[in-house]
Amino acid sequence: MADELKKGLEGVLVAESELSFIDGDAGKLVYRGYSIEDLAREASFEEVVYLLWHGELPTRDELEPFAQSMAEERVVDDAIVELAQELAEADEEPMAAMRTVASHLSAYDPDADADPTDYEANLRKGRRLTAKLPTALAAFARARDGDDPVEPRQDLSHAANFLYMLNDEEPEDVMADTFDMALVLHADHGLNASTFSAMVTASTLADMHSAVTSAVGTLSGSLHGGANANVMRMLKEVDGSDRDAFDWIETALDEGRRVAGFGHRVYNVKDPRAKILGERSEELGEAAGDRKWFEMSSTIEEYMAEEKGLAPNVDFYSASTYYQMGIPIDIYTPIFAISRVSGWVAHVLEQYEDNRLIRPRARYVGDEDVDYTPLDER
Ligand SMILES: CC(=O)SCCNC(=O)CCNC(=O)[C@H](O)C(C)(C)COP(=O)(O)OP(=O)(O)OC[C@H]1O[C@@H](n2cnc3c(N)ncnc32)[C@H](O)[C@@H]1OP(=O)(O)O
Ligand SMILES: O=C([O-])CC(=O)C(=O)O
Repeated sequence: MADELKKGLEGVLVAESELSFIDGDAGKLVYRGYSIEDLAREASFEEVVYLLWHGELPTRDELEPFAQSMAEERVVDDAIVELAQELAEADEEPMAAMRTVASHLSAYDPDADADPTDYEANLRKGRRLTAKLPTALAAFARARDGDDPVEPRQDLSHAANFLYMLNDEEPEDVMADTFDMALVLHADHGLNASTFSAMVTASTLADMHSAVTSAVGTLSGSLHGGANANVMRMLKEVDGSDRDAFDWIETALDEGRRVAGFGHRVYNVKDPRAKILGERSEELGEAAGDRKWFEMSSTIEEYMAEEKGLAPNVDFYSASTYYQMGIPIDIYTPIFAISRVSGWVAHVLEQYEDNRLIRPRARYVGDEDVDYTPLDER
């Protein structure tokens, strides 16, 4: 048993968590017992962050000061805005820029010198990271277009304020609601790779900023959060080709392509988040009088189910949702990060509360008993 190899740690239990539960056969996701459908429909991102960090949904008296304390932390030091602008000027990849910013935020965090396991200090650090990363992301995205940063506003929700900072325009309610829902849907998901990465880092008693920086790097890959931007690039490729979606996907699979937005390590059926986002993507298309992206996505979904037995994951329908909101494709994954940071923080808090160094091992398959040859004789 001890020598059984579990490549990719599939199915391996490594921790106990009260944060989220996934039933991969039933297509069910809950945060602290609440179904994702109820939370997506009813709760704001701020309520969900409170739920993840404090264990219960807030009362109105608890939510108001919590949301206000997050809003107050939206402002970033000038040096962070300058860093975002510098990275934009250097044509840095958006997720690489986010990783650098996440790390650099510790230089301006008043709790940076606290003991890494200090619970209250970690809640404050988590709140600052969650509040400030969107500000830096918006400044970065705007700087690439030569636009000045937009100061955050405290009178807007977390979701509405991000869209306001991105576009220098207050979003319509439907856009703010859609974005809020997307943030809720992406907030946590068990021990996904980026969360696990944050936990591994925290398990060495490294600090919150180190854990979140590790997580941002891990989320960036195309097998994880990076897939959402690739989905939209694929849909644009289909749209720009002379083939319809059916022909296109047939050829792509014949060529052995891995189709972004499909398959999942835990779900064997459609990801419940994809169901919710698919509906929203369709509604946005209908409202704009253009069902093209939704219809293309549905055709690909049907083909993948029939031919490969694979269902869409969260990244598949977030792509066309964000596209129809006018969001630049290459910040889809950073947007995932500005939501998931809340889950990373929650898991890091859990990790510190019951810490043990995470250190698996590899089966050694290298050479043995090799005679050492001095350098000059090799
Ligand atoms: C938020 C998230 O992170 S959700 C996931 C986002 N990632 C993506 O959408 C990228 C595309 N999907 C994938 O690459 C995979 O499904 C993963 C990485 C998500 C899951 O990977 P794993 O659990 O390790 O499954 P694995 O990669 O072993 O795939 C199993 C089989 O399904 C096939 N498969 C899995 N996903 C896909 C896909 N998207 N397109 C084509 N074939 C696929 C594999 O080729 C493999 O087939 P084989 O056994 O004949 O070789
Ligand atoms: O759980 C996973 O492996 C990937 C995922 O869907 C997420 O992180 O939201």
